[in-house]
Amino acid sequence: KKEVKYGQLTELPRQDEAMKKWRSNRFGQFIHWGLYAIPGGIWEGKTYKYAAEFLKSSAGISTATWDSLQYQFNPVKFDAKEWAKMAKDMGVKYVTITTKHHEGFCLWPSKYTDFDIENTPYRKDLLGEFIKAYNEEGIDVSLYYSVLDWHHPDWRYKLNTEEDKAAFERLKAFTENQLLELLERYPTVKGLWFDGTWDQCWKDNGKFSYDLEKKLKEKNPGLIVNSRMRADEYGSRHFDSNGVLMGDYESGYERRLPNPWDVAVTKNDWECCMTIPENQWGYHKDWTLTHIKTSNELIEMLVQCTSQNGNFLLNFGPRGEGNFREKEVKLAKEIGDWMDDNSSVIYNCGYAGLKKQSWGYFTKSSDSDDAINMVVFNKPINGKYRVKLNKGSIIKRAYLLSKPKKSFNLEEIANGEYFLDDVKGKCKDPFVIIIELEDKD
Ligand SMILES: C[C@@H]1N[C@@H](C#Cc2ccccc2)[C@H](O)[C@@H]1O
Repeated sequence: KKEVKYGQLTELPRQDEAMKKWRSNRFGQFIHWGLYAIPGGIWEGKTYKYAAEFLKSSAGISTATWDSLQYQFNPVKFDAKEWAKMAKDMGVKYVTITTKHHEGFCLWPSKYTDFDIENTPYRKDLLGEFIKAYNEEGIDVSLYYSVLDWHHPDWRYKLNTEEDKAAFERLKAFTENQLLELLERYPTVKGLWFDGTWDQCWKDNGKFSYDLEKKLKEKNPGLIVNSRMRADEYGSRHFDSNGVLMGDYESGYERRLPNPWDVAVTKNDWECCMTIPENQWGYHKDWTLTHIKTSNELIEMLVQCTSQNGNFLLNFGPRGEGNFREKEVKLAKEIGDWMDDNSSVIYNCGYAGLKKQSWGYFTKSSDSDDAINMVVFNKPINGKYRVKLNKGSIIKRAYLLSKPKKSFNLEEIANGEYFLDDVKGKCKDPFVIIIELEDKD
């Protein structure tokens, strides 16, 4: 084991109220919004298939040209209350919005740069309006912040020379100033979601990231930061050089999920962030380029995350003018309709401690030990749902969440193992079976 002085700051899993709330939230909305939403993946008539928020690099656009987009940013259709209502109806309990993505443009009026919302035709404190509207809907707000900053003259990927090091010291100070500014301006913020920390410059500054996490948590007690913020003094990221998780939850699942039968992942808090197209975080004008996930695909990812003690952060990329594409609005509605009937198997739920079965996923509420949820995505062709409980557990009754009066027939196959006879007819949406257990004592 190495001696790690600048690794984990807080013993995990955190059991304070702020983290318990984060954990019980389970379902969040990610929003990627910046200057990249104006060109939307198309530049001088050419469509670039790569992620639209990377268009500056995909199309080889100079910083001066890209930065001039600032003078076109005027989201006349932005209605923070409307966005927050859509999120509420979709069933999210938290939202994470890009305050500054890799391009360096800030959605809030920052004292530390003119490359911000104040110097656009919009002028107003867009981020402040957003936070107020979401908080009024009872939705917790977390802020995404990219350390990587293509605009800032002191950004360096590697620190090879003394000049590089001097420049990056200025970038570190700028970063710390902006983060403290965000927490000062927006005290209701619950978390910081760091990104753009994969380069050598950051890996060489593990102690800085440790001290920064400490300072930010002193400024905002209860603040929750993702593992992506951190490196230790040896350059190990997310997990320190001894494999100990840093930050407050593991944030490596970007556009991917763990294997559904992976039990080890349930030991830590973690979050999967997911795009609706294959790989577009910012608004792209052309959604015919790749597969667009259906609401049932996205609901299954949300349920799988919950079943393995993870959160699911689903991304939306609004247009430069401030409204969402129709397909995103439709998906939000479809997911919200499902959540209206089934959110009890998501909120405040997690790993049930049972072996994954082929019909779907188990979840269990943190508040009860005598009920287990089965969320079905694959109806078994033999019409029987296999349920393998912990030894000694006995099923008192099993029924559809939607039809609680109609019990399933039970067939005990072995100690704690049952088949439930299917009672549900044809169905096109995932559905929930509740298992009530006999009291053990
Ligand atoms: C949360 C996501 N992280 C960002 C990225 C990236 C990235 C960078 C290099 C190689 C592959 C992916 C995306 O732009 C989005 O913000």
